Amino acid sequence: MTDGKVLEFTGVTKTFDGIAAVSDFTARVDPGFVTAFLGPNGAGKTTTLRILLGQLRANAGTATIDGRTFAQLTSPRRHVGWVPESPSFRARRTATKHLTTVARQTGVPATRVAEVLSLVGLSDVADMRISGYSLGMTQRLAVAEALIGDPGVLILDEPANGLDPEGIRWMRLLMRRLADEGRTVLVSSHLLSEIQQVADRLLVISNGSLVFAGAIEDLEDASSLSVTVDAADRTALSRALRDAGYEFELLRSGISVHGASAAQIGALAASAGIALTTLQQRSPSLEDVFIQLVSGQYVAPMTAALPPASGGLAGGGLAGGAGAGATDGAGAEATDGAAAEATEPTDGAASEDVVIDPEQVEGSEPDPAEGRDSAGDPATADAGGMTEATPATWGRPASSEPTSDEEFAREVAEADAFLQAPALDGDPGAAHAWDDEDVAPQLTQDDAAAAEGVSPSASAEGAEHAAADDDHGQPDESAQADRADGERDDADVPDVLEEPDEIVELDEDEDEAAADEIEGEIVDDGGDDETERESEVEATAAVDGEDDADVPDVLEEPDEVIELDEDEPQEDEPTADDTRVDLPPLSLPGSARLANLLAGGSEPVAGAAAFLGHDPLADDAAHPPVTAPTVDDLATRTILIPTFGVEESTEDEDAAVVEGENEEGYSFDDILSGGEPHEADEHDADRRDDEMGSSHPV
Ligand SMILES: Nc1ncnc2c1ncn2[C@@H]1O[C@H](COP(=O)(O)OP(=O)(O)OP(=O)(O)O)[C@@H](O)[C@H]1O
Repeated sequence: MTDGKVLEFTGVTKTFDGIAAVSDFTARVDPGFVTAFLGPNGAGKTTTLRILLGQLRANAGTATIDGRTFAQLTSPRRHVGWVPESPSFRARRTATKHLTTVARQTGVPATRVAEVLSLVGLSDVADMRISGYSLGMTQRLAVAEALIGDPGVLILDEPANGLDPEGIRWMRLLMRRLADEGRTVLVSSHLLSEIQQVADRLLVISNGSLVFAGAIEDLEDASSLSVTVDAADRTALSRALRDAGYEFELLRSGISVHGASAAQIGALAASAGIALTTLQQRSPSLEDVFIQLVSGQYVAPMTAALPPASGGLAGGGLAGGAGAGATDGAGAEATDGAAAEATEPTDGAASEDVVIDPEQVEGSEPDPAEGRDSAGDPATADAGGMTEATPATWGRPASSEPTSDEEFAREVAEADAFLQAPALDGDPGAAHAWDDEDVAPQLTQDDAAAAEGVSPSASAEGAEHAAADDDHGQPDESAQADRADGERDDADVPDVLEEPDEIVELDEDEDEAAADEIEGEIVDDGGDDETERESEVEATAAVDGEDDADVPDVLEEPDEVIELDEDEPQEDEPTADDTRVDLPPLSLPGSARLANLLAGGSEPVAGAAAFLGHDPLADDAAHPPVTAPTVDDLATRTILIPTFGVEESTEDEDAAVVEGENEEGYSFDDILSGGEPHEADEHDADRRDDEMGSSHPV
């Protein structure tokens, strides 16, 4: 069993420009559980996690892992794995190559690479370029990277973003498995429904403050529960309810009892010898309660401390210390967070055919405080809800028993489907203008690198290369800033492009293998600037190599806009009917989310790729689809967002139009804020004209 670590947040406060993103956040996360860190967009989840990971400096308070701050950890990757909200990688690398680099930096044997690839189900595509990965595969690779040091703590920031249902299920299974192994699993999400099947415990944050900490079943508002109950002997039942102090109403369909659980009422009827004909629990969904909670309509009692789950590890559970309704967890006694099982409806007892006597119940003033006991806690589903602990894989089971032939065939088919889809990545959360003052000292990153056997960067620039190269999972602030500014992401467009003088000339015929060979030589000889030089060589290979699908030549002249000859289809250009275009991964803010929205969740990557590769306003005959748009290309042209797939969206009225430039961030708001691509209407054309001005799509 892997040793998990306790995470503790004590009075963590963080302000940006005087505005509190996190306020006096106090909580504890224990090993052996999946703890969901829930809150609406902008609630402060990522900020809190980044403070824990040493990427941001808190204004006040501490966040520790096993009692130490991130900066104090030796070999941090061996303690903490981190899956960022929108992972990105170097497009030309293979997963094997990427993970081998990470393994070396982490100081784990290269054999660990195959292990984690198998664990996340990427073994079969390990030697494929990451540019060909789907969003789901990219997420899996991020998980593989996070797990390479076999850490006791895994932190995932909105891991379900952009995943299809199968991917979400896989992620849930993986989290369950890791927690069951004794690790500490903290997963952030803005949707309770996404993680309620797997989360054992919840930390709910709203407007930077903790508003709930406890077991998921404790989120239910007991006072809003009601039960519909009926018996052939209604009079006897009414009397029993009244005597027990319940509030109830006589309805045509039965008796509605407020503030009670089915278990309580069932037990009451059984003890009174009343045969029930109906016993039905009615309660708001957890999602309803969650929404009320974060909107301040409901203040949930916090569980001061929770006992270990059955079979779990010792630990005090969650301690909520901030926010309305918070209780101080220090020294609190453990309470039983597990709810009793619901009592089945009682039946079989003899009953008389008695007419109900409303007089008998009217005017009674039952005391709802009476007659309750712990046996009546609401029934709850199995919090884990998982019968499998092995993540689904592509093509081959990750571990343990092989799947059946049928399952295997299905997985292979899914893998094929995924493999046909080009990769996209984006960082919707990177729209923040990161403030350098907020960033934890670079020393932290260098210390960490040094502790892992990587030489600290000799210069700030070197540090940037090193961190961005080594660690998309734990990016340094400068890498974030690059994305926030809409500049080329290191994962997609190597930084060396900013320093053209340093480009190593490669023969145009040099292929990736040659580039790797050179890279290997440099890495093998690597000194302090190893990572930086590795970047440069890769960058050069990417620019000068023949395969421009990943890094187009236009990057040598970043300000230049690609002029495509519309009458002359480009080499490898897809046909008008071809909605799958081999695109490089993009690091446009919002692209990942956009991908998901465009495809309605069914085939996100392909849908977005189709969109990005095809101008839906173009007359197909005269304007064949545009091939492989680049970051620069997209940065200077209007983006057209079809509402219902590319092929149907060739008319003006079928397209919603959004325009933007990388430097300013893409203005996808009218699509993203609505949560769904909207039906184009007559206003779209007007809006498009407004937004486009005189510019027109390529
Ligand atoms: N570097 C920054 N500069 C300015 N404001 C910031 C910065 N980082 C975060 N914020 C602000 O702090 C608040 C919390 O942001 P944060 O990203 O932590 O929320 P979140 O809960 O992770 O949201 P989401 O679910 O959308 O990822 C937001 O209002 C955000 O705009």
